[in-house]
Amino acid sequence: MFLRRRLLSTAAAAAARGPPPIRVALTEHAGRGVFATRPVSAGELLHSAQPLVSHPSPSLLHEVCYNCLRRKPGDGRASSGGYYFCSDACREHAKGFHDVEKKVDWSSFHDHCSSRGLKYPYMAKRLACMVISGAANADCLDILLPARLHRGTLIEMEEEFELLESTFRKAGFQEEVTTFLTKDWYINVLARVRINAFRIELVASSYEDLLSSAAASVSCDSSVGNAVYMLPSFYNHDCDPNTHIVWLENADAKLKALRDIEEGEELRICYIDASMDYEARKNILADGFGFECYCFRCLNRD
Ligand SMILES: C[S@@+](CC[C@H](N)C(=O)[O-])C[C@H]1O[C@@H](n2cnc3c(N)ncnc32)[C@H](O)[C@@H]1O
Repeated sequence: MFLRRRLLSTAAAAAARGPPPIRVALTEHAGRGVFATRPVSAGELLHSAQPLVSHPSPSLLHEVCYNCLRRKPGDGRASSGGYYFCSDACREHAKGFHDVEKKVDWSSFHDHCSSRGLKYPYMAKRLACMVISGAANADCLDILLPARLHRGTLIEMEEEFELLESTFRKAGFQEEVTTFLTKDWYINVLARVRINAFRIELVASSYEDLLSSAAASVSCDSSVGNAVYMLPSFYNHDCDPNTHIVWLENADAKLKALRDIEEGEELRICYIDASMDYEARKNILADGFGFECYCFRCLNRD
């Protein structure tokens, strides 16, 4: 009787919550965007999202969970040894791509990336391993908007691709399992990662997290890694946003309303530091994201 009542109240609560109050539709000036399907209150959680692909910051490879980017408990000092998994579930989830990774000698690829301070090729490497293991489709990022790439960037990407491809070849992977791994695939992935990857900074949820964050900020490593998501990638930018994206203890993203929002209003997040002046914001959005912002603040040169 008690169990039945509890099940009924759980179902009622789920029904009351309903599906996330959002829909993706075309905007007037900025391609697709996300819109509220009902009034939303300030502070309300709109929805959560799990990464399509993620990777720890190269300097924190052994300090955060290799799967979900949760910080390893401890004093934040570097450790040696293998990758850290925060739970059996994360170890199990990562098994496919990690088993593929373990068959390959990554030293040249990692040296190439670390000597140039590159972080996004690690995500292409992980996605390639996920595809080989069957955990992802090769075209899973195709729906996202790609960045426009300059000639110089394309040449650098071709170099990275050749290194990635030869790394797999040297490890003896059969061509059948790597047919997707072409120059076009690599460039398409990187073009999407560049514009859609989020830099993940965790909100300290415990005293231990707070200590890790403090240690990280001393070593200038406040980001635990990068991740690309599906729905969050459809949110457009505003220099005075009504929505923000937060990460509590791992790479699962939470989209929250910053103020009361009306039904039909577009939900926008801020891609950059909104405290910068108009010129600085304009330059960063043009150079980093390739667009001229049409938000109210920018239109008024505020
Ligand atoms: C992460 S995507 C957002 C979703 C995108 N509109 C789509 O159709 O997939 C970022 C891109 O959206 C467009 N965009 C986002 N915010 C904008 C804004 N405030 N003004 C103009 N274009 C914007 C730009 O083309 C930018 O490169």
